[in-house]
Amino acid sequence: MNFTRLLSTINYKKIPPSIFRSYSTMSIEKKLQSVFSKVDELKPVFIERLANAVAIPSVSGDESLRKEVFKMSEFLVKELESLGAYDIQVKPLGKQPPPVTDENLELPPIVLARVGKDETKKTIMIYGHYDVQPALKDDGWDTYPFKLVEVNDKLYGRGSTDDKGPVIAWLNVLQAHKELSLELPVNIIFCFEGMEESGSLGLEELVGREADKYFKGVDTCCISDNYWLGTKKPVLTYGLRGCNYYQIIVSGPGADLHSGIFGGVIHEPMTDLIRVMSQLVDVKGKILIPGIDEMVAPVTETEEKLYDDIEFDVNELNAASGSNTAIYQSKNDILMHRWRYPSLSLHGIEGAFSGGGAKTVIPAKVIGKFSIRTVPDIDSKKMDQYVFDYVNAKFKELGTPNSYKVELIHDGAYWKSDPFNDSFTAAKKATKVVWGVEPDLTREGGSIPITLTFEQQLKTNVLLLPLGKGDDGAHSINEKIDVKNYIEGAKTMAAYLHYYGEI
Ligand SMILES: NCC(=O)N[C@@H](Cc1c[nH]cn1)C(=O)O
Ligand SMILES: [Zn+2]
Ligand SMILES: [Zn+2]
Repeated sequence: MNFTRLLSTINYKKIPPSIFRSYSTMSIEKKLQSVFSKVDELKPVFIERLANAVAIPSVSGDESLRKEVFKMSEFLVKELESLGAYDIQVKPLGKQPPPVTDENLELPPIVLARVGKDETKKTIMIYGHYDVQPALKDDGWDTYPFKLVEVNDKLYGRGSTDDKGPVIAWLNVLQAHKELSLELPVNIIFCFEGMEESGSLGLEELVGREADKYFKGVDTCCISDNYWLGTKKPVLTYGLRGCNYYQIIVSGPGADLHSGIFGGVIHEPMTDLIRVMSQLVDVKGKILIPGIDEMVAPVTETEEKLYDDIEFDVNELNAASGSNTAIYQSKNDILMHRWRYPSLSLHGIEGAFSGGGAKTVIPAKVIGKFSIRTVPDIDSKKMDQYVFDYVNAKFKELGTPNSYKVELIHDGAYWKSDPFNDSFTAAKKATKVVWGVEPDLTREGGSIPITLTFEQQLKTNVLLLPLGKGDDGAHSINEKIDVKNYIEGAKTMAAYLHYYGEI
């Protein structure tokens, strides 16, 4: 049966109030038992819902796919409506600021929605993103990236773990409660964005505008948009690195040229670019731009001890990267370099020849992309200036007549909080009840640019509650989420809501 039709056949208003009364005397554990059974029963429906979401190639970084990102926002609105959310607002964010190719390109909207309106209950703001990283079958995927495929209890597809799986899992939690006629223990405000993978453009301003309006009364925020550290043990996360993304544009010749005619007789833009890009970071990951390392907060003794209790080793890193290419072998070194030191990665060169075969071209204009993951206490604006000064100095040293420009495409702040508050307590209980173990407390090497803004603007704390495993391959080829993580993850989310509601 078509999923949307299936939902529309359930008339929630017709449920007799006596059902709600019978639940009201039940213990949380009993209620959760019913929720967990319902989640298990609905597994095929939940997988179909994720398949429908993955089928929309909502790649925010590809301007030609912007309409698909909009389509994804419409998909979410329909799902939310059918699951009983109200006050659904689709907030436009205006045009995408430069650098952008189409200067009339509209930013995808923020989708806001509420579930529950009980002043005696706490309110949780749940954030997620509905855009995804680019993906092409030719990148090396085994299957078409925008078709969810189940193989060996794993669901493959772009966005399956980052972040459509978790976003859809929250919707699944709503459906399980609806079908049980079980009231949610908290009020929920959903905030779904479509530009997270491209720097969350426009969201910070919206959060500022809505802090005392739509978001008024939020007690805590929960984000499911990161991963377990390894593959065996669930984690809760209290820190993220920030991310400043830059580009270097180099151009010279009026058009792409024949290397047999012009090779050796003109300054080539790509030679200049590669020369400069190769001086940003060394092969051991050391950032070569002066001033950045000096801003990093020193390691304290208390922090050093935190790593001892965490389950992780170099084999997990090798397994997740599909290689034996680790720079560091010890757990502490690996975790520190992922969580608390900055890193600089080179991502690509727009305009460079990248097809098969042997095209003898000299590209006329190339754009090098790189980013720096930031950590406490790096001052983002100071770091930008260090980057610009360094890149400009390196170009000067080349003495090239080609034109060059270095600029920031987007930035997002790092975030670190205290994992000992009511929200973490509820999530620890939820993890224990679903997975049978206490979660490790981790930081994350990736970034979720809006996290610090939520904390500051809504004057509340944020919990990161990841569903997927460390080997899910987010941003990579063959991204997946294990069926178990998707389903037990929804249970963990539900249990978290119930435990938080009772604190
Ligand atoms: N799941 C979070 C995530 O993947 N975040 C992105 C955010 C980002 C920042 N700049 C571009 N994307 C990440 O790369 O960490
Ligand atoms: Zn994400
Ligand atoms: Zn991502």
